[in-house]
Amino acid sequence: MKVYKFGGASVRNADGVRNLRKIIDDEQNLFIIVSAMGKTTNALEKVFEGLQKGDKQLSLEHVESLRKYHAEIIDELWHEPKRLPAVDALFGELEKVATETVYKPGDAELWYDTIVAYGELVSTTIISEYLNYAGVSNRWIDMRRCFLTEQRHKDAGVNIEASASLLKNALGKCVENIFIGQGFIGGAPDGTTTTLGREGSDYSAAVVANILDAESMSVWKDVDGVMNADPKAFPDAVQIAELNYLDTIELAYSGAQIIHPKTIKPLQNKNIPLYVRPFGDKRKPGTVIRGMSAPVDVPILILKKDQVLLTIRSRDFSFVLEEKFATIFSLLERFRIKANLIHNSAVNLSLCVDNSWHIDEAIEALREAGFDVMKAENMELLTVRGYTDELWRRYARGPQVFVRQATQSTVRVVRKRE
Ligand SMILES: Nc1ncnc2c1ncn2[C@@H]1O[C@H](COP(=O)(O)OP(=O)(O)O)[C@@H](O)[C@H]1O
Ligand SMILES: N[C@@H](CC(=O)OP(=O)(O)O)C(=O)O
Repeated sequence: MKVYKFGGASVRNADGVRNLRKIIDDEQNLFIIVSAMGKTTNALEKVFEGLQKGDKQLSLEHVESLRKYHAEIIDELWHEPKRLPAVDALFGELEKVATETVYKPGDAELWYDTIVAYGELVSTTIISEYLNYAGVSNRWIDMRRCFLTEQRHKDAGVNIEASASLLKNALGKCVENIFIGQGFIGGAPDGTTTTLGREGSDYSAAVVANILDAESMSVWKDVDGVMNADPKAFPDAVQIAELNYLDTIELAYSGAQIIHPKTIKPLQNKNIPLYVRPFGDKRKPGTVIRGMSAPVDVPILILKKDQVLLTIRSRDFSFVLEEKFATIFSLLERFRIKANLIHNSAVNLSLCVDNSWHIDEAIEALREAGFDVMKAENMELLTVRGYTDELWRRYARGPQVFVRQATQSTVRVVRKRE
């Protein structure tokens, strides 16, 4: 079995779906994980926002534009006005959840997950039906029933052991050998829908590959492979032919959007190679990621956007040492704030964290626990691995740099967004 993953950018329109069909060609024994089409997840976040604010109009506006966007893709794929009853039913359910739910703020994350999951439910339904229509016999798999996750919403981890029998049982009942499953979603022990963290479909594919002992996993992307920097931010970026798991984890953890950070572990555990391949041209080799690789001989630049810098000081000016660290980090954990860079002096602890819903609540809790907290917004975290003097001069200096950390090979700076 091989696992293929197609992200939202690849299947954002009818041409993308037709290209997916071309990539499959006449291959057999495939498990295909698909994300929501285009920017659907962002639009579904707006649907949720409407529910959260009690603004039905906002929710309905976004449900309607999503219905239209998907209907146009369907019409173009079938070359005629076409209704898919399964897609209509999903939009009906979504509209009902968005407008009839009795919303309580304590359940925010449950309803967030319930709503955003429709992106992947709809995309996989369309693609599965289209592939059957285009001669690729396949089976739609409901990942909410095959991935048992933690009882935690918005960023759930998959219980791989428990999911293995669920997934294998589901596949064992099928005559087809091509399967289409949703990325990004699973089901909690209480039966509710969970999501695995934004951009988590790479992780879904890796868990499937692990469970099925896949010979390889390929993620089809809108770039030629893994580059030494995001080509959108650094136009001189060059492709890297091969990487090892360890370097890739470092890269993903530092914020390289190309691979979700949770993806590598399930693959590394079973020694499954990961290919990052260009969606636009199947003949190009892409990048291979596996246990061993040639050393990377170019500097790597990783930009993590949408960061906030928190500077925490104990109000009585006592040193911020171990026991204070414990208080601070357990509060951050409670509010699910991820620290991407930690820098401390005698009385200050600076943390560069992902911007999130809960930052202000966490700051409030820190203040109640006796700390002064300063918050600097609109920051970004730049990591340069294998820096040169020239790169140091260009990126590690200047008034926009708030924090800088360097080892012999890597420098990380928190800087004000340009
Ligand atoms: N080191 C990198 N190499 C290649 N692409 C990168 C890198 N860092 C960030 N990117 C960005 O990642 C994007 C692909 O990832 P993503 O949009 O999440 O794909 P998908 O939606 O298909 O999962 C590229 O368009 C590119 O802008
Ligand atoms: N649709 C989800 C999950 C995902 O992984 O998407 P993509 O593969 O397009 O990054 C999101 O946008 O977060």
